[in-house]
Amino acid sequence: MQIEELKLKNFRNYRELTLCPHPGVNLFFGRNGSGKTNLLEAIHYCSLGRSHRVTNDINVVKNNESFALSSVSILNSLGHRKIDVRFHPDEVQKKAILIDDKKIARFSDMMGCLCCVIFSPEDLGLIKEGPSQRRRYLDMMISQISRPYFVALQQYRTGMEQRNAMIRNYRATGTGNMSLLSAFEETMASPAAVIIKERRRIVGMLSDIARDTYQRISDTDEVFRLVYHSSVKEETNIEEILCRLFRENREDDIRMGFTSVGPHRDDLILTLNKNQMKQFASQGQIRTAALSMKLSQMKILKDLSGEDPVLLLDDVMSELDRKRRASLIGEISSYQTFITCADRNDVDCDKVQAVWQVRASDGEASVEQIQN
Ligand SMILES: Nc1ncnc2c1ncn2[C@@H]1O[C@H](COP(=O)(O)OP(=O)(O)OP(=O)(O)O)[C@@H](O)[C@H]1O
Repeated sequence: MQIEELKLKNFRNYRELTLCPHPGVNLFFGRNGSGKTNLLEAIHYCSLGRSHRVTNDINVVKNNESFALSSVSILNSLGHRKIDVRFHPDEVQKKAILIDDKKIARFSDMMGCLCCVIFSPEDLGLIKEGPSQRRRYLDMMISQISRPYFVALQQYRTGMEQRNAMIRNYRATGTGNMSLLSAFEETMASPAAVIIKERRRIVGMLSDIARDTYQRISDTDEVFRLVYHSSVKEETNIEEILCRLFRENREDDIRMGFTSVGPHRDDLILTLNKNQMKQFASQGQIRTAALSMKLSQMKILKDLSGEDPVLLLDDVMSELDRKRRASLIGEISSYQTFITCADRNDVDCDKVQAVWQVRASDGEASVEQIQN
């Protein structure tokens, strides 16, 4: 899969941009705040219909403008496709996603059209922060290859919101309809089982690939492992077990005001040489582990979808030593890649097929291809 053209209108500090990237490695360099990350964000917007760094889309609309548009033309094994994502803050239906100029009805219809993986400085949080970042990582990865998973996530969230509303109401009033609560729990259990089974399967694959990738990038024999830690330990009858857990935890949940068991509380345990990374790992080890997770995600997406995902690397090179940088470039050379950095000398330009300079003047960004 490759992006043949990226077009932006009023997206962040881009008034208008048309860019035809190289199918290999593209390097974008420019001063801090010039608009490099905004480009990667725009690509991500066309992949998952949302920004990788903000939850409120209003931020992507250029200041004092009424809408933002990010559009990509892609080539995959099925041929050419165009994906447009428009955001109009003042319209009733604020976001419109069009595939080949036809508006899609559901977000799930865009999943997998443009598969991309982004690695940005915030991704160190995959190792350092709490479980929600790791669950998000799994959810974004699996949603790109499995529509049933994406749908199960939405159904589970809706069911949980209804259950949470009911238990809060119970807490406030001291009374509630138990058979209705039980019905909500049953509707949550089925998508929850889909989520748990699929996460287990993917993490099993991920752990082996990430261990090897870590060793290649770091040139060490340190053993990096990922294990899915779920509130359901059993391999079978997950649905029934979850219904039982929801029931058994009702009293506690009513007291706390939220649902305390289920896949929304699960985690990925990350270890290096059997030590929990969060407590023991150095900065360099954390960076290498997070990168290995993202590169393994690329491989899994490729193996399961049959398409090469597009790789977006935001500002990673300057933090890696020379050897790790070279290994990283070796790992990514088969993918269409967008790398951003402040100093073009951070990347060995022999390995880069197109070099682009990003400049901003009077708050407006522009991109120019320069001689490699
Ligand atoms: N909605 C918006 N409208 C106009 N300009 C915006 C908007 N959102 C962000 N910007 C501008 O975009 C610039 C930041 O762009 P970006 O995050 O892509 O920088 P960068 O080149 O990646 O920088 P760094 O090297 O520091 O990471 C800032 O100058 C900011 O003011």
